Formats: sequence, C-alpha cells, structure tokens
Amino acid sequence: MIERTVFLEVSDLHVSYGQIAALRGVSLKVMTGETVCVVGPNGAGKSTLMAAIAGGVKAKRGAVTLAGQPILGNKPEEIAGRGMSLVPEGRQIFSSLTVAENLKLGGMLQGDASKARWMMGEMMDLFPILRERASYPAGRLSGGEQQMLAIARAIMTNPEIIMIDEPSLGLAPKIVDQVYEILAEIKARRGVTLLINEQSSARVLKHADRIYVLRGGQVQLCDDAANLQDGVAIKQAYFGFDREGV
Ligand SMILES: Nc1ncnc2c1ncn2[C@@H]1O[C@H](COP(=O)(O)OP(=O)(O)OP(=O)(O)O)[C@@H](O)[C@H]1O
Repeated sequence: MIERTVFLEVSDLHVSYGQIAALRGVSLKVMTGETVCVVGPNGAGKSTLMAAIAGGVKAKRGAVTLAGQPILGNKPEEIAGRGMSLVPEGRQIFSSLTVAENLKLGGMLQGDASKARWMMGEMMDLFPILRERASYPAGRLSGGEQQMLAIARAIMTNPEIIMIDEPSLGLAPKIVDQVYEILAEIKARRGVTLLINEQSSARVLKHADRIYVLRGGQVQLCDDAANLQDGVAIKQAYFGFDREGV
C-alpha cells in the first residue's frame, strides 16, 4: 500500500466578509496525489475556502499548511511559488491575449524558459484544441475551451497542487466529461494533487477520491468517495436533514 503524506492541511479556518461569516471553523486535509472534491450549494463557502488557501482573502482565524509549511497570511505570489495554482471561478483568462500568450504568461511564473517552452508543447498535445486555436484571442473561445485554457495555464506554472473552483460551471455535460478526462490524464502524467469545488454531488462521486460537503461555512461530511456512492449521506449533508429523501 502506498504511504501518503498530508500535502495541504486547513485547520479551523474562519473567514468573514464584514458581518457575513463565510467560513466557520473549516478543517480539511488533502494527501499527496489525491483528488479531493468540496461539494456544496451556492453560498456554502467553497470559493472563499480556495481564495483563503491561495492568499486572496484574509482569514480571521485558523491555519493552513502546504507540505508542512504554514502559508496562511502569505501573499498569493508566495503561495503560488510554493507549488500551488488556483483556477478561479469564471476562469479569469486574459481575453484580449491569444491562447499562446495566455499559456506563456503561466510559463513565466515558473521562471525556467526552456522548461516553459517544453511544457507549452506538452499542453498543446494534451489539449489539441488549444494548438488549433493558439493564435486566437482567448475571449473568442467557447466556455469549455476557456476552461481548458485556464487549466493548461495553471499547469504551466508547474504546480504540485491545483485548486479548481467549479470547473463545470456553465458547461454542457459532455464538455464537463472532457474536462475531467483531461484532469485524470494530467494526474496520470504529472502526479499532481487536485482540490476541486463542485456543486454537483453526482459529478464528485464519479471523480473524487475523497469528498467534503460544505454548507453554511462548515464541513458537514467528509468521507472516501467509495463510502458515499449510494448518494444518501451526501444529499443529507448537502441539503440538511430537513430535506432527507430529496
Ligand atoms: N466579496 C464578498 N463580500 C461579501 N460577501 C461575500 C463575498 N464573497 C462571498 N460572500 C458571501 O460569503 C458566503 C460564501 O460565499 P462563497 O462564494 O465562498 O460560496 P460558494 O460555495 O463558492 O458559492 P457559489 O457556488 O455560489 O460560488 C456567501 O454568503 C456569500 O454571499
């Protein structure tokens, strides 16, 4: 059996926006090489959790460690420099730059020009549509192509862990399947660790090793995906016990 170490650890994290408590004592672990999905309804705190881990939002209390090193309170670029890459909700690609320019920007962050060129080739192999559209302005890509570009750009930074905030958002189910197939391929090739936010519990049951259900800024459930496949516990945690059987 492979001995896995904790790669990302969040402990008792509290984040508020003024009077709104978005995270109320969230704790979570991601082991090296795992795919962990955080699922929860709108407003559960999923985006806030990723933003706080990546240094984009200030926490009130708690701790976050990456490979055993504390990172909470560090600047986003310092955290990125330690091997963390965030694909935010809405993708945030540079729409007036070309596909190739967007990828190059990701490559610049890792600071090794020849490695970046090699990885650009690898990304074009992995995402043939990006090779085809290399000279298009990114804003002209479809939603699915933009999601693939955002993921490819994240990989160009040579991360050890990629956090992806709702990769399915606004995409047709067939395209979502393609995105997840590519994520599986990236894991197989690069051994990268994944933390993914999703709204759909069916989707996370299919793709995650482990699942956290977040609702109301608190973890309602955490278990191996294999133990949750009948969907009952996950639904109860997602909706609350008052909607048991939904
Ligand atoms: N910039 C902000 N200012 C004020 N409140 C915010 C801000 N961002 C998020 N919130 C609030 O914090 C809570 C958690 O929001 P968050 O976006 O993290 O949830 P989410 O699970 O990602 O939801 P969604 O799936 O809709 O993105 C919600 O009540 C939301 O309204």
